[in-house]
Amino acid sequence: MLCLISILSRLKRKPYPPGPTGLPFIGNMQLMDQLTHQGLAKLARHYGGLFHLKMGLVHVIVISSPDEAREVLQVQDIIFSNRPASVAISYLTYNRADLVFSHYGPFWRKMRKLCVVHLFSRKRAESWQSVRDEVDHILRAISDRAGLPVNVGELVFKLATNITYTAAFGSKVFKQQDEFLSILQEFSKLFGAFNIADYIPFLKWLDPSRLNDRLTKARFSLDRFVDEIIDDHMNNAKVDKVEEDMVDDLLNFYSEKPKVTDELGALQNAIKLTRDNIKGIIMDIMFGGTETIALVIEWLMTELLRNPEHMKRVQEEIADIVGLTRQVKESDLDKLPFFHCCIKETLRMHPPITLLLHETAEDAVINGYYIPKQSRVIINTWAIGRDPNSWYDPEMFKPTRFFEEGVPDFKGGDFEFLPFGSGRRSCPGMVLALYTLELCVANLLHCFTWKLPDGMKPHEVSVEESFGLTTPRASRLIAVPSPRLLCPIN
Ligand code: HEM
Repeated sequence: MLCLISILSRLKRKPYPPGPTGLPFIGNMQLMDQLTHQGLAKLARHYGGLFHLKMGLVHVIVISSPDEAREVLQVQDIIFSNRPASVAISYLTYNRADLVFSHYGPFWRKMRKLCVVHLFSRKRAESWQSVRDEVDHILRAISDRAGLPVNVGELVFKLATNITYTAAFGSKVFKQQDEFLSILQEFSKLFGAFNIADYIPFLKWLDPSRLNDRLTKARFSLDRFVDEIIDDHMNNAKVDKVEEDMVDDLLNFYSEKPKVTDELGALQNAIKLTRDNIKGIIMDIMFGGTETIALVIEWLMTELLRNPEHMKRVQEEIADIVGLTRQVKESDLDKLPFFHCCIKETLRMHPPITLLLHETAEDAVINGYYIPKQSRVIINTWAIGRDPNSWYDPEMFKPTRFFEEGVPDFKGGDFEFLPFGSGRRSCPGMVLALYTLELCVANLLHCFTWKLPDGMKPHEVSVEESFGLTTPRASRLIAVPSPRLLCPIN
């Protein structure tokens, strides 16, 4: 009888979106290596802006066009705002105790408010002496290597890590940074590791991909590291508010702290964080805020070195506003329209997070197709940013397109351009990220003239990408700086 009901309901149900035919039981798992932004973009050319894959027992829905992205991120966003989490992610985020991987709901709402209002505001960013200090530090380091080839990718990665690390933990624990970086690297490998149990969940107890030991060790290392920092911050509360880092801020909401009655009290008493929440948010910031910023800077420098006329124009624009006798300050940033076009064009062609990962909270229907509850939904922002129906010459770096009227922007509800996502799960760190990357990159461009090494021609600069959770260049960018200012870097 049950069998009959199941067959009848299947017959009544709308069809799944189009997609490649799967094999019994494993479905489309033979296409596993196509789950990159480029592989999925290729499949979308064949199956359309909305297609379906079955990976083991898991339904995967891939969105590659603005109309379907609007459906998922705006029209039916409440259904599509959960996050999928692999076995590794669930374990390493203390069972989704963080913001990035928490499901949509009351807990997520509180965490999000805390991040947007307290941790990631522009006011907070501007008070981050660490951004200015680290920019100065890196400019001095480049100055010392003037005339010699510099590994731009490595340099900006270090810059972004130093900024985020100091903002999170304060400068006092800087000496332990290498230990923390190696913990992050292991986390990153485990986040990306293939685990058959993610697709055939009932195999989980067998640990078929032999990851459990590594997961336990990685989480133990993080616990030891962050617990020490939390205890240290609790025992040495800062008197001066300006010196407070993110851990100080988060500790105001720590559940083991007594209730407070001052003006912040209402929010503090409403949001109570456990140690696991604090660790989870710290990991979100370190992962969300480091590589993303570094990648955008490296890709922007890549595109400008490939297009010397744009490099010249942006440097002249900055020099006209700032002059050649000082570095760029925060107050200069709003006066640089072409510079902002270059940043937008880089985000269009090279969004650091190419695949947004969501999950359905219940059954849904899009364009007459059935999307089952708990489907993984992948929104390919890379494919959308290069869609020829939305962008002319999509493969060309043309910053001036953003001067044209009606061109999509990433800050509004334009679904043709989604480097920070859109809607409920969009990036809460956008303001902070833009502030940091604008200040860094404007100074790199203003303080130095950049040339290619060994007589390399602009068109020879590689734009090959490597694949992972983010999309870095396949090889690091090398360039030769020489001083441009009429004064020394201070
Ligand atoms: C250029 C830099 C950055 C880019 C391009 C970027 C992009 C994104 C994208 C595409 C998402 C996912 C949107 C979705 O799933 O629909 C996201 C989420 C998130 N980002 Fe960023 N991000 C950047 C920097 C930052 C920074 C600096 C922080 C924090 C300091 C941050 C914190 C987060 C968090 C916590 C989330 C999860 C939000 C949620 O699930 O509710 N990001 N970001």
